[in-house]
Amino acid sequence: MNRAVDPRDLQVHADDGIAKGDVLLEVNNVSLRFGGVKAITDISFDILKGEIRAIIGPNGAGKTSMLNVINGFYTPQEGTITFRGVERRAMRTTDAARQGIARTFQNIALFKGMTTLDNIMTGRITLQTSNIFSQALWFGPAVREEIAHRQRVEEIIDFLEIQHIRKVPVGRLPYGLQKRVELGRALAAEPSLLLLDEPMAGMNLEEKEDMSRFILDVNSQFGTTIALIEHDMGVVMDISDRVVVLDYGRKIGDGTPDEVSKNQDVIDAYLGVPHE
Ligand SMILES: Nc1ncnc2c1ncn2[C@@H]1O[C@H](COP(=O)(O)OP(=O)(O)OP(=O)(O)O)[C@@H](O)[C@H]1O
Repeated sequence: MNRAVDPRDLQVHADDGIAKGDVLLEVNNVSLRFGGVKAITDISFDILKGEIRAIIGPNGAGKTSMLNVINGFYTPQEGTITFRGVERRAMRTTDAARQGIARTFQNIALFKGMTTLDNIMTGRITLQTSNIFSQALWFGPAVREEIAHRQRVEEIIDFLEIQHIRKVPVGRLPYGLQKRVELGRALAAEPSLLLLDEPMAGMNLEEKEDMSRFILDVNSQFGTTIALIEHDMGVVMDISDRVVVLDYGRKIGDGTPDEVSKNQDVIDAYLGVPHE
């Protein structure tokens, strides 16, 4: 594995003045409805700087909706999000990205006809400072910026061990590698908070082990705080520091993997015990 990359060089948002272990993001009494459907009801939890925080729960529990509130895609009817000490209710996803929140999706959302390299380059967009005119005219600063972006992307490619597919259109790659490219694109934005929506979905055991290792490496070497939705309980228990459990849009558990696995409400939810 190429470990010549200094992870500190890959982080612009990680050094955000918040100490490891302090609150990076707070979800405060958030409720979200779609017409008559209550996707999220009065949920509060926090994410600490430097931790891996899992969000789990049965199908339809509200996990993806929660990520969509955190990254500004949905505006909750009630409640707020506080990120790096700044409270907000409504925010555009592009602003969330600029502030250091990046995400991957449940269904891979890559440009299938573009190469691995170009897909990961698109993750740099929010960090670009030169405008379209100077880029088109190939002005010096724009050229230098382009070279710097390319260098960062190559470092991420080395880190994720995907040099051999850098020029391959992602549509031709096996599923597990596409997921890794999507992780690379999110990392290219150099986030302080990385949201992963089912990063292991559809993977075989070996691919899951690889992805788990990369998530742990991103967390420990880049200092990136991670919130992930995952259905594979083995993975959740292995890699997360704390777990928040949702069921029917409500929070039913919150704690270390050990604590939530002993929580009777959580056990009932997973066994499908009917609600009163
Ligand atoms: N855009 C939407 N319009 C209407 N209802 C929605 C929308 N998005 C989610 N819902 C509903 O909100 C509830 C929570 O959905 P959500 O996708 O957040 O759950 P989830 O825990 O991520 O589920 P899964 O594990 O199956 O992905 C479900 O009842 C779902 O049908």
